[in-house]
Amino acid sequence: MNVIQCEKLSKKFGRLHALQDITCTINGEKIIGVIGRNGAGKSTLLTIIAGFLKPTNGFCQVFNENPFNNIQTAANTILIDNQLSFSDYLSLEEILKMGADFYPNWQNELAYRLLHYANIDLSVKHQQLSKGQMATFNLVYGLVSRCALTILDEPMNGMDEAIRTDFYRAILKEYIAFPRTILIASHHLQEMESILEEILLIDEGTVVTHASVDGLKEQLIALSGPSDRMKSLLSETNVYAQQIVAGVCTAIVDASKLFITEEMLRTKGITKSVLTASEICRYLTNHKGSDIDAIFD
Ligand SMILES: Nc1ncnc2c1ncn2[C@@H]1O[C@H](COP(=O)(O)OP(=O)(O)OP(=O)(O)O)[C@@H](O)[C@H]1O
Repeated sequence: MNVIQCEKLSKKFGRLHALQDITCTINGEKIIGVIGRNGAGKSTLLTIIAGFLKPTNGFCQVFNENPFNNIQTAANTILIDNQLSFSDYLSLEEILKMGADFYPNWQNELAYRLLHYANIDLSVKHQQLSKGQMATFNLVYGLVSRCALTILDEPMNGMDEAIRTDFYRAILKEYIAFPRTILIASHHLQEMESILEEILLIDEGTVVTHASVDGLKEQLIALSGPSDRMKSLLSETNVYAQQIVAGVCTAIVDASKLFITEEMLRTKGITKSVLTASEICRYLTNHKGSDIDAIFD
């Protein structure tokens, strides 16, 4: 059974196309990074998957059901985002107790241990927490609910670097202890790359690529060599960025369109290097003409 299946999914807000013809399938227990520039449509997609927003067109199924306002899928799905709020009258301890009453797999002991580690006092109210503490509490809430589909939209927003590092480990450990499908939308791809199995890259409301992290890293490569020898090579493929300094050309290119062996590259004096997933996502979503320096010229 697919966990998520979207086909030609679109969402319009007035005249703005937030999502256009999104088609993707997610199955199995894995951690997937939902990556994209600001305004790409990540939160809109995750909110539709969580059942809180109705698509304008197309089809979205979660556990083989339409998730919109569906109590069945809601019991197996949790969305943690910065809109998450709790009653002004409840302490964190009482909020956890309510979570335990609602979610069948809830881990209260683990919540206590994680929040104690993060120095969060359980007697305070949710709205009394600092931005980073609130993000930490919300993430803990999402993790200990152990929902089969756990959706984390910018879960580390406001957390300091040390706590972010700790909580990437907490996500991974919790996933290993209780495997589930975890979607994480984040701008901190470099930091969380090591815990991801797949990346769903979104740009301007469409899917640019959905691949394993290793598969993504094979899509673009960096080549560097004498510019006269690089010229014919670059004409065979898509070039995402190019720079020539003192006769040496360095270019970021689409590896799938290059039919040349490492040996042939070596004989031409061209070196190949791999990019990080974060760099590749940046190049794949770099819009033509986007050069901040041009603003000041
Ligand atoms: N409720 C809404 N009403 C009108 N426009 C909206 C609404 N929600 C989102 N949008 C628009 O839809 C587009 C996609 O927004 P969305 O929040 O999904 O992007 P995002 O990828 O999550 O961005 P970010 O990384 O900045 O959080 C944006 O242009 C945004 O302005």
